Amino acid sequence: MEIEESELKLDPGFADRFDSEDRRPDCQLYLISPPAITPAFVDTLAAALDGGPVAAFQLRLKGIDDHAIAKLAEPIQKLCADRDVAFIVNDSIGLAKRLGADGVHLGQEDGDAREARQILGPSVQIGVTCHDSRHLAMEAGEAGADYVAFGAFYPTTTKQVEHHPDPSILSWWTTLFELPCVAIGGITPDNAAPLVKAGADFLAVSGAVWNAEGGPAAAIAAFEKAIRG
Ligand SMILES: Cc1ncc(COP(=O)(O)OP(=O)(O)O)c(N)n1
Ligand SMILES: Cc1nc(C(=O)O)sc1CCOP(=O)(O)O
Ligand SMILES: [Mg+2]
Repeated sequence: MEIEESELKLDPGFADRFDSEDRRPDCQLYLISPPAITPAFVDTLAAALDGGPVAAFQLRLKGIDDHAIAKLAEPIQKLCADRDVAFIVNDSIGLAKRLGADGVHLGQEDGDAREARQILGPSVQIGVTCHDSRHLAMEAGEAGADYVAFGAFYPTTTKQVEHHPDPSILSWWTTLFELPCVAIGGITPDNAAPLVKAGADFLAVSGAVWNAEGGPAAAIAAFEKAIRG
């Protein structure tokens, strides 16, 4: 079913981000884990978070089962709570429920946002991958997502990607909807500016932080500088 832009009345979502004057908040950093980690990663993350503000952390581990992810997650989730960073689980509604995560990120093949809402309740943040599709984003909004994610904006070695939106999809979205949008894919401190300018509410980044020559904390500090202009 086609959705008309004018039909949508979306909740602001992603937890009270709009102030009393309805001003759109500044762009924030949404950190994504490396695809594989060891138990020592919690210390790496702690040091990284010292580099600057991070709004959310997504545990995105590939190639291991939910039980193994749950074991690795425990200290990381505690660290995130201590640092006031939203802890988001990738891919699995069931794991997000089991861990009591702050949110879940769902790709187009990972489950349905409506079902996630029923299972996880009203206060858990639900994000949905929308690639380069305005239609998918409006569908996700209608289904009750708390944010929509567009990408991949730049070449990335973290994941094989097929879709390459133009930054204008971010300005289109933010002009029409309050629901926050996330930009993802190959984002670095050096190429972030057009996405921030186009209105991204969050920059989701992985490789540019974990593989940074100067280390993760310096990379996060550099993102903060890029975001603030
Ligand atoms: C914030 C954010 N945006 C997009 C994705 C990608 O999700 P998906 O398409 O399900 O791909 P995988 O991450 O599961 O490989 C994401 N994880 N986070
Ligand atoms: C997990 C993911 N999803 C993408 C999408 O386009 O939906 S791009 C991507 C990889 C993000 O990592 P990096 O910052 O290292 O490119
Ligand atoms: Mg997924």
